Amino acid sequence: MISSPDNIALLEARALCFLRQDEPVFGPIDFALHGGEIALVEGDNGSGKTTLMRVLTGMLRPGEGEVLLDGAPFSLDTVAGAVVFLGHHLGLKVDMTPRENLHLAAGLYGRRKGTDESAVLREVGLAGYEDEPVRQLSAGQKKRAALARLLLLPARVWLLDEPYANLDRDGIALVNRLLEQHAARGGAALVTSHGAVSFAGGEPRRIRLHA
Ligand SMILES: Nc1ncnc2c1ncn2[C@@H]1O[C@H](COP(=O)(O)OP(=O)(O)OP(=O)(O)O)[C@@H](O)[C@H]1O
Repeated sequence: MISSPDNIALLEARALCFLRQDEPVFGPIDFALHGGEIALVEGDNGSGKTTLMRVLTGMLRPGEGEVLLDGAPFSLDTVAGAVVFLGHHLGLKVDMTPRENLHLAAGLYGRRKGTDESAVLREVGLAGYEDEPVRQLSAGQKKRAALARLLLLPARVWLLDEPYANLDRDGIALVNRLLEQHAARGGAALVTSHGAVSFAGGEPRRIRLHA
């Protein structure tokens, strides 16, 4: 179990705001996400959910405010191993297999103790597809291959942008199960979704963005 002193959030936003041509896309917003917490980012189309995720991964620079990771100011160096992002673009190399994609990611960011590529691919339901080129997988199978990365890498913070898209009923249950396991291990996750989300652990926290 990964632990952090109780009072220090794994991920914290203070008066965070993103501006495009001097107009706020979202914010200012404040939140603190501690180990064991899952929060849902809610808002209408265009309210800035994906933009918030991109700011939190360092792909976009905040207009105002700050982001803290484990209590320290966020930088591209600290975010690399500590945060894993699953976005609309799944970040898979389509000419490589799921196993090769995972191997590449683990080479960059390390592996969670006690697991390996075969085990996580089995866990996401891709047994038998480990060595097929990603371009030959269905949309849902590609999504599962991207979810396997969450299980393999040791990152404590998961940022999941519409993780349920393209998944069947089993896949949706899989995402919820992975989130519950991650929270039980002391990880934290921020999730955007337009669909209904349910966790055995009860109602997730909600962070609302307004268009
Ligand atoms: N690359 C871009 N250039 C200019 N404007 C952009 C760009 N990307 C997004 N926007 C605008 O920023 C605003 C927020 O977009 P964003 O994708 O963050 O919303 P969202 O809440 O994730 O929406 P959805 O629910 O439709 O996925 C929208 O008004 C959008 O038009």
